[in-house]
Amino acid sequence: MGEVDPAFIQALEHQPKLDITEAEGIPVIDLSPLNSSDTDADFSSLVAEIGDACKNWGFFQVINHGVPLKFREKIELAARKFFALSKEEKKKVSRDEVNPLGYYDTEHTKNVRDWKEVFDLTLKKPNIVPASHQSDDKELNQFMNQWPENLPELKEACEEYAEEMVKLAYKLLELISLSLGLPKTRLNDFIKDHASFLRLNRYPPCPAPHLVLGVGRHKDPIVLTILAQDDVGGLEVKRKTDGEWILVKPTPNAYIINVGDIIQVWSNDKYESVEHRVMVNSEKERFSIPFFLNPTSSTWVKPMEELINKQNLAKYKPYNWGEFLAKRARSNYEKLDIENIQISHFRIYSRKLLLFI
Ligand SMILES: O=C(O)CCC(=O)C(=O)O
Ligand SMILES: [Fe+2]
Repeated sequence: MGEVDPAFIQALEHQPKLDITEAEGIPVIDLSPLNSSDTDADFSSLVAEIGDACKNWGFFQVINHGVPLKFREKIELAARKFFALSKEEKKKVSRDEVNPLGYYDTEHTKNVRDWKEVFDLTLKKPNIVPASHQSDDKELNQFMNQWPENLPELKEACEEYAEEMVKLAYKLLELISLSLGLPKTRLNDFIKDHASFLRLNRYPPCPAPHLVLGVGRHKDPIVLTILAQDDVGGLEVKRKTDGEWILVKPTPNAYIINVGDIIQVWSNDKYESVEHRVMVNSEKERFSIPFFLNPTSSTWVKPMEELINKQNLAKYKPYNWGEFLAKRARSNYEKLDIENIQISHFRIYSRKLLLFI
């Protein structure tokens, strides 16, 4: 074993098993019915498939999704070129305490350092968010994209790719809305002025892959994630049925979709956001590109009224997305002694339940 800084070492119970067997994988859903020019096409079986995948797994892959391969190839190449720049060049576009966008190689998940380097950008310009999570604090911050001077193709590749991600995100959100028994465009209003993020990840080879994680176990706090992974593999999902970590086998040109915490809240826990993490390995670097669909910053996130009734009371108090994000951005920046903000902080525990605690 080579030397690894103790900041990266996971507690024993979270260390990955490198020899995991590939059991039943996450569902693979064919989106080709959406490409049909027949306006009367019946999507009901596709909607049912999406609903089952969201309910039983919280994760699925999509194929025939309509995103032209050339955009993915272009951004993958640009990402490789970016991470191959010298540390000095990359540090010129580093994120800092105020602006969470740009290059970063010291992210902590659950207060353990991740074995990765990232480049983050926002799709919204300008992206104005509350400076703090306190509702009475009216100060605003602007998240600013930073681009490396010597790699002009990175900006173009990211912007073109992001546009494709937004188109796919709308299709997925509409299918999810229908699967919840809501009108097709019911959720679209919340993302009208969405402040989504795109991230480039590089996981370098690691001398001690059995002790560290590329990203520690976590759930994504956003609406949904559309992830492109390369052919190396390493993403693991916690299977709902038995809590086992399942490897998401790379499928060429597929996208991995996961339900984020906001869909969990909107659906009042019908669809749960599922824990996932990333293993690294000693030989190969791995690249991935998640697109995080965020709602509009001013959105109050709460269970959908149509899904709430006396038998199914709201399980969450409303929370403001912009304030949530402001708090998250700060707590992701440094190692803290407490866990960063989570939807569980807004959970309503019924009185009945409290009586028995
Ligand atoms: O790299 C991956 O496969 C997943 C990354 C991830 O979960 C994240 O960035 O939130
Ligand atoms: Fe994630």
